Amino acid sequence: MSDPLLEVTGVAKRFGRVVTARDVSFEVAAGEALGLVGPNGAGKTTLLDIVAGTLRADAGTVVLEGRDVTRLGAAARADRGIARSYQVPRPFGGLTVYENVLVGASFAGRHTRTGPADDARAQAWHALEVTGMTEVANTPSGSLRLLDRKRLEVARVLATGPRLLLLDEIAGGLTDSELPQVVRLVRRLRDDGVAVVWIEHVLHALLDVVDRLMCLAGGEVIAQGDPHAVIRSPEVVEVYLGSTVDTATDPAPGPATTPTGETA
Ligand SMILES: Nc1ncnc2c1ncn2[C@@H]1O[C@H](COP(=O)(O)OP(=O)(O)OP(=O)(O)O)[C@@H](O)[C@H]1O
Repeated sequence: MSDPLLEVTGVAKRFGRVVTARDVSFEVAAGEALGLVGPNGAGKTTLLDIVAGTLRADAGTVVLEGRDVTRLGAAARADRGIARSYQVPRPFGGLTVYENVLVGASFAGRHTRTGPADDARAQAWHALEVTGMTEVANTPSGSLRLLDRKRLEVARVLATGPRLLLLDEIAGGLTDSELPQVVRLVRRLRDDGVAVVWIEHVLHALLDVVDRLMCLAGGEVIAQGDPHAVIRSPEVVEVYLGSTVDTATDPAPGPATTPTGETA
C-alpha cells in the first residue's frame, strides 16, 4: 500500500461489559476502498464513530495523514477531511435537496477536493452532479424515494470535501436495479482519490467496489485483506456468512438477501 491516509492502531472500546472494539488496527490509503463487514453487534458502527470522532475510544490511536487526531472531536476531524454518512438519512425535510447539500458545503473546511475553496454553492452543485441529483435539486427532500435519500446523504457529506468518506449501509433497502447506481457512485468517489470505508451487509454490492475487506466479530478483527479471500476464510464463513455462501464455487452471495437475513 502507498502511504496510509488513515492509520487506526490498537483501538479498544467497551460499554460496560460489552466489548465493541478489542485491539483493532487497520490502514486505508488515499483512493482505496475498504469494506467493513461482520454480524449484527460486531462493532462496525462503533468503529466508524471512533474514526469520525463522535465516540472516544478507551485506548488506541487514530492518525490521519501522519497527524494524530485521536484527541480531536468530530468537528475538528471533519475540518481535516473525515466525513461520515448515516445509515438512516435524516435530511431537513422542509429544505430542498440543494439546500440540504448547501448546509454540508457550508461546513467545508480548507479541504475542498470537490470544488472551488471559497464557493459553497459551486461545491454543493458539484456534489449534486457527482451523485446524479441535479434533476431533483429543487425537490423538497422530505418527498424523496429511498435511493435519492441515500444519494442525498452521500452528496451532503461529499459537499464537505472529504479525503476520507465513512459510509454506513448506504445500499440497505435498495432494489436490485437501484444497487448498481450506488456501486457506480462509490467507485467514482474512490477513483477520484477519496479514501472510503464502507460498512455494508449487501455483500455483492460491496464486493463490486472494495479493494480490501475487513470482518469484525465481537469487536475483534477476524480477517482482513483480499475481499474474496476474506469471505472464503473459514472463520468469516462460520461467524458471519453461515450457509448463505457456497465458498467453494460462489465468490459472492446472491443478490436477494444479506448475511443478516435482510432483503437487499
Ligand atoms: N452507546 C452504547 N451504549 C451501550 N452499548 C452500545 C452502545 N453503542 C453500541 N453498543 C453495543 O455495542 C455493540 C456493537 O454495536 P455496533 O452498533 O457498533 O455494531 P454493528 O456491528 O454496527 O451492528 P449492526 O450491523 O447491527 O449495525 C452492540 O452490542 C451494541 O448494543
